[in-house]
Amino acid sequence: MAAQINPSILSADFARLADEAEAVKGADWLHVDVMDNHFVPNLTLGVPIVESLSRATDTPLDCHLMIEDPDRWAPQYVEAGAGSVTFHAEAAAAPVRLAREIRAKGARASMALKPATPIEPYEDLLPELDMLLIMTVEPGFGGQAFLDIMLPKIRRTRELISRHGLQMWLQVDGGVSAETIERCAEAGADVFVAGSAVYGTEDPAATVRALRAQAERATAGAAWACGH
Ligand SMILES: O=C(CO)[C@H](O)[C@H](O)COP(=O)(O)O
Repeated sequence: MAAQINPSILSADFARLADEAEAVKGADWLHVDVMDNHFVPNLTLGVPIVESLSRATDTPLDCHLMIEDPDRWAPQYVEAGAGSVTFHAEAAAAPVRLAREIRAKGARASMALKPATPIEPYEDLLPELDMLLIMTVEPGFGGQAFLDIMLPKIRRTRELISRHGLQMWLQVDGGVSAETIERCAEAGADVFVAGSAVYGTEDPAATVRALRAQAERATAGAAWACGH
């Protein structure tokens, strides 16, 4: 499978979301950061805006819920049109039940880990998921510096995915840019969220293409990527 680039609308102009979606045409998914000012110290948007955005763009929505009580809210994001819904391991009361509910409603189910949360306790849950998101910054804000110390966790997660023979995607989010994407790709990530590195450029769609090419060059020949 080719590398996927998901621009984060956290770095977009919220008053012009439909135009900002159009500005990254060709991106694999649009990454929508939902923050509730409880799970993270920031507040962004909710179900009604996701519903409107899903009608305004053909690019599928990858909703990252940085909220408390995702067990209650995540299914509503599927109904609002999200094609992929990510809940946090630290916030979900019943992650297996929640992942099954997201899938049953027709979306891809994904779980995120904050930087201090290890992957190992969740190994047995991996078959329930379509994607695992490893945060490479503390969640809450765009434009932060990439945490290099997350690279071993990305590597260990890729090894677990391979060992279990799973087809699931491995996403990284936070500080992903032309300077850091190759390290993430070499470690085993195949889905890359980029906010400021995409929307902070003159031609966001061209930046998406350049980042994708860079990630694909970095993983060409990697054993896990072959036949992926
Ligand atoms: O989840 C997030 C923050 O919690 C954002 O998606 C992420 O930070 C993207 O922004 P940038 O690429 O500028 O770091």
